[in-house]
Formats: sequence, C-alpha cells, structure tokens
Amino acid sequence: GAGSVANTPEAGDVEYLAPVTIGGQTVNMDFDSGSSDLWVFNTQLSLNTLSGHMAYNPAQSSTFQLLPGSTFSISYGDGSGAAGNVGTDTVNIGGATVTGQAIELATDVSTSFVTDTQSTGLIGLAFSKLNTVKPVQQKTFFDNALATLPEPVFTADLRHNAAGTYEFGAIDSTKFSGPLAWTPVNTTSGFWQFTSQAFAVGGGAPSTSVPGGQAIADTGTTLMLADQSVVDGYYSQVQGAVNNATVGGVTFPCSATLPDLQIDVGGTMATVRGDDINFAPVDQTGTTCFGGLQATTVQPQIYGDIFFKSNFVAFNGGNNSLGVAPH
Ligand SMILES: N#Cc1c(N)n[nH]c1N1CCCC1
Repeated sequence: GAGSVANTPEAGDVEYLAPVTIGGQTVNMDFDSGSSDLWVFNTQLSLNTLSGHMAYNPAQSSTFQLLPGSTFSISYGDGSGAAGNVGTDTVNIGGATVTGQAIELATDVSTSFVTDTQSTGLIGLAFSKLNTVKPVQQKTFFDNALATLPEPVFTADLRHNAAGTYEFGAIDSTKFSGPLAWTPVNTTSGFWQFTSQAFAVGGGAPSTSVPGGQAIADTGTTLMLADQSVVDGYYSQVQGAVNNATVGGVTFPCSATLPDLQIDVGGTMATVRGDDINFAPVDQTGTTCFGGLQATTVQPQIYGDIFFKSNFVAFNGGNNSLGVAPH
C-alpha cells in the first residue's frame, strides 16, 4: 500500500529527516534522491561515534539477515562518506513496506555524520545503478517497493522551517497548486536528471542557453547549485551581492529584497521564491546573508532543497519522469 510520513527540517533547513521503521525499530533518516544507498548508524559503531544518535540494533530484529561477505562504501560530493557491511530487513515508511531490503550497516562514518546527531543515516532514492554494495549491487527502497505501490511514485513536499511530507505510492494533489508539469528523466547518470536550459530573474526575459543544460532533483543537497551563467544573471539583480571567497560563495546584505528565479524544468519554467534564496546569515550580526543559489562548475546542476521549498516534486519510477508544481 501507499505510505506517507512527515518530514522535519533540521535547523536552517540544512537537511530533512523523516521516520523509517527497520525491523520494528523506528529511526529518523535523511531521504536523499541524489544517492542510492540505505545506510544506518548501528550497534557495531563505537559508543563515542554513537553518542547522541539513535541506532539500529540488528540483534534486536527477528527479521534481520546478514548478507555474508557484502560490503558498502559511499562518498558524497561534499567529501562526507560511510562504509560497512550489509544485511536485509523489513522496512516500513508510513505503511509502505518492503521485505528483504538491503540495510547497510556503517562501521565507519565521516565526522559530519557523527556530529549530526538527529540523523540515523540515509535512505537513497536515486536509481539502483548507483548503489555501492559489493559483490552484488542492491536495490533502493523505492525500486523494491515499485511493484507493490498503488502508483509507481514517491513525492517530496519540503517546506522552509516547517513540517512537510514524503509519500510513496500516491500523489496528494492538496499539496500543490495547478497541474503537475511532467518532464522525462534521463536515467543514464543514475540520478533523476532532466533538461534545464533557461532561466529568468524576477519575471524578466528568459535566457536561452545555459551551458550543459542538465540538472538533477536532489533532496539530499541543501542548496541549489546552478551554472555560473545562472548565478551571475540572478545576482546581477541583487544590490550588494558579491562573490565572497572567505565564506565560499555569493553573499548579499540580509536586508536585500531578492527577486524570484524562474528556472526551466524540461520545458516548463518553475519558480524559486526569492525569500527562499536568502538562505542564512553568515555571522551573528545578521548583516550579511549567504545565497541559497550558488555556482557549480561541474554538470549536471544540482537542484536541492532550495528548489524543493518552492516546488512540490513527484518522482515517477514507472515511466521515469518528474512532475513539478508550485506549493
Ligand atoms: N554532497 C552531497 C550530496 C548530494 N549531492 N546528495 N546527497 C548528498 N549528501 C547526502 C549526505 C551527505 C551529502
């Protein structure tokens, strides 16, 4: 059946956590449409590493089975990572249930995960071809659930500083306004990748040629990382915006009024609210603020939580497409 869980932004909307029940044990996890491993803090880790965290205890699960000889090792674009061994167990997310789901048990996690005590790990929702388990690659929860879901979809409803929803198997049309604009997804990269070739600022004339012109929908990335041409075009309309090498990106006066950004999603222009592009102050004085839109020099562009706060997104694993609508 379908399943729906509330998600909660961590402080500053840095990441969005939601409850996942593994072998009867409910833990909060980071739902990540930009990766494809489900890994958890667990009782194999040292007490120091586990301090403050919830942990999955396979010994307490009557349905856990080790996958002998299987290991995983994942590293993310921000330099963080985890590695360990693997088993299977029953996973239930708001009622959507998979038996025999690969559960990757970290025996090593990088510092940023240790300090993020509210998160018990990640649930990857990109395509299974990116899964890192060896010698036999494993499937994501969504892949395993596809055949039994009423509809082959999951949806992300992320909000600024407020609870939202992750749903599997149904599209709740009360969560967005107007029709969903659907775009085909190119699964070659293993990401939810689509064409994004134009942008406009504050309702102005659209640009027409963003180099590379590809983007991925990635709930596991906090910001929105776009081509330099988009970043330059946008911040040229923001008084006092500067590229601040010290803090590592574009900043502007916190008092600035930020225009909306219109961005191409497979031929339909989606709007990112200017308010959501004012991400956070860079210091205690609250004078200078850090932009939620920043540049990436690599392709594809990464449309993270900043994009999702203005747009409800449906991920269709039946026909590999993305549906987007304002919310
Ligand atoms: N970097 C990065 C990244 C990404 N592009 N999607 N998810 C990511 N992470 C999940 C946990 C840490 C980073």
